[in-house]
Order: sequence, then C-alpha cells, then structure tokens
Amino acid sequence: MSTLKLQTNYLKSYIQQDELLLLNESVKSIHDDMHNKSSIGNEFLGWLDYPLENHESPIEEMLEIAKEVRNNAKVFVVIGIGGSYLGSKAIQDALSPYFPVDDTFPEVIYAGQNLSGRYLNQLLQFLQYKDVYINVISKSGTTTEPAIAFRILRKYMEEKYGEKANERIIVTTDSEKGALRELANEKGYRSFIIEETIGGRYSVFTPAGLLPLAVQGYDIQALMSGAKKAAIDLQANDIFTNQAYRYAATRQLLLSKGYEVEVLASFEPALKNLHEWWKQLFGESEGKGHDGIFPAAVSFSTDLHSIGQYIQDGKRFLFETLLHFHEVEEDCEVPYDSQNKDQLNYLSDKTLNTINDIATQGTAMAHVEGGVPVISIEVERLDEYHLGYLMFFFMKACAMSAYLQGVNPFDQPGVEAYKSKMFELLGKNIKIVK
Ligand SMILES: O=P(O)(O)OC[C@H]1O[C@H](O)[C@H](O)[C@@H](O)[C@@H]1O
Repeated sequence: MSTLKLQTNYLKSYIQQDELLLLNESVKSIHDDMHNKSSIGNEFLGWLDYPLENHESPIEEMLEIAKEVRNNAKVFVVIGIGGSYLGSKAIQDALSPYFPVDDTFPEVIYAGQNLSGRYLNQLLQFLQYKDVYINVISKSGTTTEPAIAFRILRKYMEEKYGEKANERIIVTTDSEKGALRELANEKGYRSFIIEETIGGRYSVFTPAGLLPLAVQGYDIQALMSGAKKAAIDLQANDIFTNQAYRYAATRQLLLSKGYEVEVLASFEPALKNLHEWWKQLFGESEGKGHDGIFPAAVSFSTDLHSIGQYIQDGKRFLFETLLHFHEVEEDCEVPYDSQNKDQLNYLSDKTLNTINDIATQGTAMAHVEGGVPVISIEVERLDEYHLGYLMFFFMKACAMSAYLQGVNPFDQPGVEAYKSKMFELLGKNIKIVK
C-alpha cells in the first residue's frame, strides 16, 4: 500500500501520457495561482491551507460541548443543507454501526435538508420525551430549508425548556454577517464560525463538520490530521507527482473525449452519503455553462444488480471511479455446510470482506472490458484519518478540475434559480444576495 495513504490507479483511462504532459503546464500555472490566491474565486480559497493551520482552541471548545451534550441529551439535531450537513453525515454514516449498538452517545439526526412536512412532523414526534440539543449550521444564515426547520425547532425548544433553551442551541455560521449570526448574538447562543473564505461544500473540516462528529465521539483530531497529511502530500504542482491533479486532469481529458458522466462506485453501503458529499462537491463546482462532468454514484455490489447493466452495456459516455478501502473493521466468515445444497462450500474458507474485495476486482475487469474507463482510488483504512485524507484529496482535485474546465469552482449561481422561482410563487419577491 502506498505510503501516501491513498493510491490512484488508472486501470484503463484511454488517456495517453502525452495528453497529460500537454495539460501539465496549465496545471502548474493554475496551482501557482491557487496557492498565491490570485485565481478566480480566490475569496473562497480558505479551505486550501485550513488543515495546516492551528484550530486547537475551537476543537477544544467543541470537545467540551460534546461532553456536555453527552451528559444532558439523548438526541443532537443538526440543521443544515448542502455542505452544511453532507460532510458530517458522510463521515458519520461511513463510521457508525449499521445497526445501533448502544446509547453511549446521543443519536445525531438531521433536519433542514428538505421541505418535507412529513419528515419534520415525525422528527418532532421522535423528540418527544427526549432531551435535545440543536446545532443549526448555515454560513449565509438565510438558506430556506434550514431556516424553516430552525424556526420550527426553536419554537419546540423554547416551549420545552423555556429560558434554558438558549443553552441547548448551538449555532455554526459566519463570524459577523447573516440572520443566524444576528439571532445568535441576540439570544446569546454559543456559536462556532465558518470562515468567510470557505464555501459550504469545502467546509467539512470547519466546525460545520466537526461538532456533530465530536458529539458522537468520533476522533475529529484524527480527521484533521488526515486532512493535514493530504494538504502536505498534495503540495506538488504537477500532474505526475500530485495524485489529486492527476485525477483532475484525467477527468477533464475524459470529458473532452465525450465521457460526460463520472460514476463513483464503492463496495461498502456505509459510504452512500460520502457519495452524496462528493456529488455536491463536484456537481456544484463544475456544473456550469451547460458543461461539466455529471457526478453520479452507485453502491456495489447491490447496484450491480440494477444500474450495473447500464454501466456494463449502456451508452459509452461514462467513466467509473472505484473507491476501495483496503482495511474495513469487522468481517464475517462464510460457514461450511456439510449438505452444500447451495454449492457455496468453495467460499467457506473466505470471509465476506475477501469476497467483496474480489468482487471489486472482478467488477473493474468487467467494466474495463466493456469499454468503461476505470480509475481506482485505493484508501488504506476506513477510519477518521483516512476519510480526512480522502476528502481533502477530492477537494483539491475538484478545484483543479474546475479550473482546468475554465470555471470558478467556488460559486453556485445555478442554485439560486429555483429559490427565486419558489419565492415568486410564494408571493415573496426577494432577490437572493449570496
Ligand atoms: O450554509 P448555507 O449558507 O446555509 O448554505 C448551504 C448550501 O446551500 C447553498 O445554496 C449551496 O447550494 C451550497 O453550496 C451550500 O452548502
């Protein structure tokens, strides 16, 4: 396994070395502009060095609050949408047990990521007779879905706890601006900051991602260490020594050859929300000017029995990025059966993780033979450190890829379109200023 903790392999990328070489000068120049903060969207490059900076004080404060929440609540409700919840949800799902084992830590549930009345009504029923803390996360403080959810849940908390409600509501938002900052200052809510220079989809290493994870007892310092190692390892300015840039350049070259959809695939169901985080990161950064790679995701081997048919035999306009964690805690033996009616005794000396790994290899081979360009991203272990490393890797690759495409990786003008239409229909003629 590579000492880089993460190894990208190009099983069949249909990209020639000289094509990569041609792009290398652009990559170097973009790298320099990014690192000297002169590239387009440079007001949102705060994430680039964030893992290299000292955040001990807010981390200590988060760990203290996490201990308080553990001692005083059974449920921790995280309110946020997009980058304000996808990062912590991705890591939580990746690392938490498939079936809840005990209530050592508060249950972390999410609100404000949809407009479903059914969802929020059932959430309010679920909270009955349970002690609750809330963490509302919104950098702008005005995003509709979390704002509505917070209004409803704040009323619930004030009716339940009276004045004490303020102690149980923690805000993560801009240091000075926005409705949420104003409310936090007025009510005296404890708060954490999402730096102005870090956009939502790049904010997983800020308190937006860290506090919900700390409450559940995940090792946020290990997560930050992994991101820091990645930030150090991915400092090189060229395609051949910087794996994130090699992945970025390969993606853009594949797009130029008509491969317009990237399918992120993994063989661990717990990674489904990591896929969702990845889809927002790349989809919001690159889907502009009626161009860009459409990010899709599948969970194998389950989806090999559904959309797998399309990947194997459908239109050849997609490429696959296979995400594989070498070491996954816990495994399960296939028992020997003297009757062997199911003819599976040939597997009885193997564990499920071994079979899953072999399924991964077999799938890659079949898709390559089916004419699908396949990139594999091998990660050493499924834990906080390596998830931190991997997420920073994707962030750096995404910024480079968007710049190579010629777009600003950090704005999302398209997201405002639905909001304006919705507000017109709601009879509220407001202009969104982001
Ligand atoms: O944190 P907020 O300001 O509430 O933004 C939450 C999300 O909504 C925005 O509209 C963008 O789509 C996302 O990039 C962002 O993560």
